[in-house]
Amino acid sequence: MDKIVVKGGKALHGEIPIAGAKNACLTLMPATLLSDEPLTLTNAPRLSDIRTMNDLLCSLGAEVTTLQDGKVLTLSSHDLSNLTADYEIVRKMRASILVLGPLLARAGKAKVSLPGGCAIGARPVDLHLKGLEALGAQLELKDGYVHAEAPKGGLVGGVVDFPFVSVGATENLLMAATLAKGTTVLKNAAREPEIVDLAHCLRKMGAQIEGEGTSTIEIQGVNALRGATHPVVTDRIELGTYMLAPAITGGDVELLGGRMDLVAAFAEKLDEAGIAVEETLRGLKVSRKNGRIRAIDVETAPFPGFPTDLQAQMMALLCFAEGTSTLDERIFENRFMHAPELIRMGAKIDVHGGTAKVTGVETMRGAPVMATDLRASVSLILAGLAAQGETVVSRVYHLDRGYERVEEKLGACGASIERVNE
Ligand SMILES: CC(=O)N[C@H]1[C@@H](OP(=O)(O)OP(=O)(O)OC[C@H]2O[C@@H](n3ccc(=O)[nH]c3=O)[C@H](O)[C@@H]2O)O[C@H](CO)[C@@H](O)[C@@H]1O
Ligand SMILES: C=C(OP(=O)(O)O)C(=O)O
Repeated sequence: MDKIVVKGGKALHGEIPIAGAKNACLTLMPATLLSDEPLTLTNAPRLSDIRTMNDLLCSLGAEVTTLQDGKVLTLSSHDLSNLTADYEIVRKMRASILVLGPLLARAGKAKVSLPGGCAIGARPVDLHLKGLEALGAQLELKDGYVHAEAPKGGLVGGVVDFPFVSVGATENLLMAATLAKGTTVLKNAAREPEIVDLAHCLRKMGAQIEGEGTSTIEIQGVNALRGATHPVVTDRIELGTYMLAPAITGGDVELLGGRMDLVAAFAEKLDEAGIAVEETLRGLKVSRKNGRIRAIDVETAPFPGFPTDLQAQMMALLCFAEGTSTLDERIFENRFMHAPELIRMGAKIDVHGGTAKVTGVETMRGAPVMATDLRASVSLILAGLAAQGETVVSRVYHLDRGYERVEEKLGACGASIERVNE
């Protein structure tokens, strides 16, 4: 199994190109199921999650062609030969549930395995299901699968008022509503850039959508969607992660393709912590202001708030801050598994429920540590870059779900980092 070995203590200088967003690509890919014409996605990230979605779509009868080493995907769902998303694929990735809305909208029927919980929380899909019921779907949970059927004549528009913000449920409903008869209104919808990107792509395919990026989205159903070509939006989580690299090691790094509007709340917190973020012609440039990192308080929230997907990485930075920081995790109930691993490296962290208190230390020491989920893994790499000595991160298959060529990108800026196979 692969491990990542980091030798810490080097300030990073250079540039890092930011890839297309995993979480946008994972919702754009199932949008192919809505049309019998091809959908081409450019700027796709090269990640194991994308390959899993590829396998899932192919299992339903779609054809996926990859060009430019996986950066361009052409997806064609002319014939849907199978309407069952099998447990063996769905269990690998929760985003698999995103095929449910499109299958139901286009084929009128679907059977999708329930994704189940995962390391960061229970993550039920009740909002997805209730929303689809509001569009007329009949649902039954049997043998671990959602058996779904649209009414005769297809889904019908309706009002879906989400009790709290869900990115995935908003995406599933947005896709389903494009082919439903009449108007659908999604209230308390998620406002994440990935939702906006999905709406832009669906509009190119002929969908009628208004309000994406706000908490009310209105969709006027159409009879059919056509093919389109769409570039995947920049990955704001990969961006934020690499913004933390020079912040934690010192030095300065330019993040190519980075956009301030994608990471505004995060950049604001970096500023408070003593990290400078500057907009350049090619992206964002990050460097440490004078002196030590300052302690700050962070609370995760749906966009435009501070992203939960950057909480673990921010914790790695705050391990080195002067004073005590508080991190409140408000989205997932169990997203501090990186804390015990950081403690192995010398961090001072107390976790109580959804709150972590991090008291900064001047130095940490490398150690063997274990990745428990995607963002936890990269937080350990960040800590390793600033720690003295060697950090060996195992179970890096979590990392490969969301970061392409991490060793190459950080290595190009002077980090001592390599992947070893033992
Ligand atoms: C592939 C993808 O895009 N993943 C992202 C997406 O996940 P995902 O779409 O799964 O996250 P949600 O926004 O749906 O989850 C938010 C909260 O709502 C709960 N919930 C959600 C749906 C539901 O039917 N019932 C329910 O209780 C979840 O357990 C969680 O506590 O948004 C999360 C929140 O920004 C990110 O961390 C993930 O990286
Ligand atoms: C939690 C994440 O992904 P997923 O929703 O696919 O598990 C993430 O990207 O940090």
